Amino acid sequence: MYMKQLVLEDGTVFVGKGFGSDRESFGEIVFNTGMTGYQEVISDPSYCGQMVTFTYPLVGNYGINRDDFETVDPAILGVVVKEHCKHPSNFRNEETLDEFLKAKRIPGISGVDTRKLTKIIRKHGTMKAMITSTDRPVEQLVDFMRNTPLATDQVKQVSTVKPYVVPGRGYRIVLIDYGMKHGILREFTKRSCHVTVVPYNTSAEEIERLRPDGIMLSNGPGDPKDVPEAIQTVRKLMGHVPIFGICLGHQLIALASGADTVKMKFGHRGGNQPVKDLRTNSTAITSQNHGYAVDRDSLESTQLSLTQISLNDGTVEGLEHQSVNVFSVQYHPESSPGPEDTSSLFDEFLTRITESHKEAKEALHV
Ligand SMILES: NC(=O)CC[C@H](N)C(=O)O
Repeated sequence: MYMKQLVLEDGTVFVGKGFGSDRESFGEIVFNTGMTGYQEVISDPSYCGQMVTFTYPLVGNYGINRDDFETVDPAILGVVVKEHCKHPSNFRNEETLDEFLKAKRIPGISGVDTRKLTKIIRKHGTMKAMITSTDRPVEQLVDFMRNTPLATDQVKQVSTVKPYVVPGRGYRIVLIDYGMKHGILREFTKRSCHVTVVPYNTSAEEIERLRPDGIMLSNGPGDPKDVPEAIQTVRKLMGHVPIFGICLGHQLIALASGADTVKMKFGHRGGNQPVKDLRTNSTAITSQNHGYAVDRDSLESTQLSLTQISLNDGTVEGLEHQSVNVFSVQYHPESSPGPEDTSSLFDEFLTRITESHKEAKEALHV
């Protein structure tokens, strides 16, 4: 065991014990409020460019298993915990969190007062941070952080480079991969869909040549405004076949429709986020991971209707287009990790496809 430090941009220092990789790391620090699901969080590509602190104090107690990955190669920059478990106990356990983080070159730091750290992030907003060995002078690190901008090319870093197919006998779905969680793919294969996963920068023409029944816009890391080419493509695709957007995909639909997005102070991350559906007056507990949100006021001048809101802060959680078959949610209906209250949204998407086929047929007979 060796000492490490977590240094925040404002000069706050937490000294802790090193685990995982001994690599130095620089990125944005965010907190996740889930009580379980650290494996899915660590492997969620939307954390590209970020390090995560868990508000739940014990992490690693059920180890790492082969089933719960959201991507093969995690892009997270660091893991900050109060206590990490060295001797996991679970029938699915295959390796310890420490072994996994070492293998994937992800630095970890334990022994941190994560309650204090979270309070600082809540008060000041998400910040730049570094995980490093203790022998580097803090002033030098703070100086480096102040003068170094955060990355803006995360979608490019995590999107697939080439298209690939996951075959099925049902509807043909084109899934645009901005940093897709495998959970989304699992929801479509469960429903027998034929899924073609394409890179984030695939043109609208290429996507239409695949003759999809529906188009899925995935989650992904970073600021949605960092991928202007994706916004253009979504705009071109709207109005043809049904489109469903999740998280970054939802934000891209908003921008393509003329709404705006804003950076939140500290975001929503965790499997315990309440969302109210304004159409049914019902509440779902959702899984979330986002630091940007669609600006509620900007919806007025668009054709988007607000369908769902966060019960924590009233921010936009769901949208529906008034004239074309497009809908989206800011949260994760694929859960992974978190509650499965909203997985029926994938069924709603397939129902929309069935209905759009019926309408097209009827139009032919008129
Ligand atoms: N999980 C996501 O798709 C996150 C979307 C976006 N990167 C945000 O932080 O708001």
